[in-house]
Amino acid sequence: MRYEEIRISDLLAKYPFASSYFELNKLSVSGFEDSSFSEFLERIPEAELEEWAMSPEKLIEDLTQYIDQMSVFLGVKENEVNSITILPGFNKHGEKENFEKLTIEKSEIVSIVGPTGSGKSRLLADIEWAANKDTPTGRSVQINGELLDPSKRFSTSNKRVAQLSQNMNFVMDLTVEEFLTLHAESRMVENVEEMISKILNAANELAGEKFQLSTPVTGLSGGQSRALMIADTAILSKSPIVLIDEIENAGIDRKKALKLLVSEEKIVLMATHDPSLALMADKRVVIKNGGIHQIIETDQEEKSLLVELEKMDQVIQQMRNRLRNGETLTKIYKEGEI
Ligand SMILES: Nc1ncnc2c1ncn2[C@@H]1O[C@H](COP(=O)(O)OP(=O)(O)OP(=O)(O)O)[C@@H](O)[C@H]1O
Repeated sequence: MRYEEIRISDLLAKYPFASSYFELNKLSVSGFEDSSFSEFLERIPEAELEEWAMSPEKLIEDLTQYIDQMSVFLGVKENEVNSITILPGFNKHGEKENFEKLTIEKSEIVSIVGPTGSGKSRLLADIEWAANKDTPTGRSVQINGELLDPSKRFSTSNKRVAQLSQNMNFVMDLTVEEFLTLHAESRMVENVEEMISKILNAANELAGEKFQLSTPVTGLSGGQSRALMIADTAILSKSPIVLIDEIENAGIDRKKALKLLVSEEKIVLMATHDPSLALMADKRVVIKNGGIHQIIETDQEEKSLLVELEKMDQVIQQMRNRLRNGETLTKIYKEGEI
């Protein structure tokens, strides 16, 4: 339903802040509560519209934008994304991609694998921009089964996607508490303190070394800052889609990180070279020469390998710790201690 077709009284009941739009534009709608905004505009004499240099079409467009942006800003209307659908484009040789349609639902994890330079990051970028045959791949990406109109694609208020990447450096001179408070306040969170401690706890669950609210964000290690950003994205950010470009070397508990993101009903896509992460996903997309070459569902048999992989990861982790402590590895490994 378009806003201009709803009865003004219903519109104000649902979006009370719309009254400030009417006031700002000196549109006196009182007495017209039973009419729609379109009907109200029809009754304004042409001469009056001309005098104020207003056009009904522009007023309707502005009202729509105002309500949409305010709704997202206030969190009234979540950027509800229940699914994304990728439609094929072309690989680097100009050949059509080898799939018909890939739909990813809420709470699903999809991994993206393929050789270096094959186009994993490109796929993430196509999703970020909701490509519409206008990127090097020619793919289209639908949100909830539909292509987005350009105003929604490029709107900065509409944070559909959160990006987590390998290089996340803070340049701000703030403590963890100040950083989280700023973010929570900008999200109009009611109980800021409770939210902050929830994020800190979750981040400390993910990070190897614990940190405090009083730690300056510039003083966090690479792993700690990624843990903080992941917890913040999962708990506070309203972005329904999370794109991760390789978190393997991030020094955080990646399994817990993924669980946290998925428990908050996000759609998670991650480019990875790591077998454990690839198997944690429900599906994996194999990229070759810039195109989607194959889509594989992770079956139970493959998932059961995770246990083995975890044991191997532990061996490597123990070796890493011993190295850090200045020990040599040969003897211990040969004697089967690890
Ligand atoms: N279908 C395509 N058509 C044309 N160019 C493409 C296509 N897919 C990817 N590319 C281009 O190929 C280059 C390498 O792609 P990308 O950076 O996505 O690789 P990657 O798999 O993420 O690599 P790495 O594992 O090293 O991070 C980029 O410049 C990208 O824009």
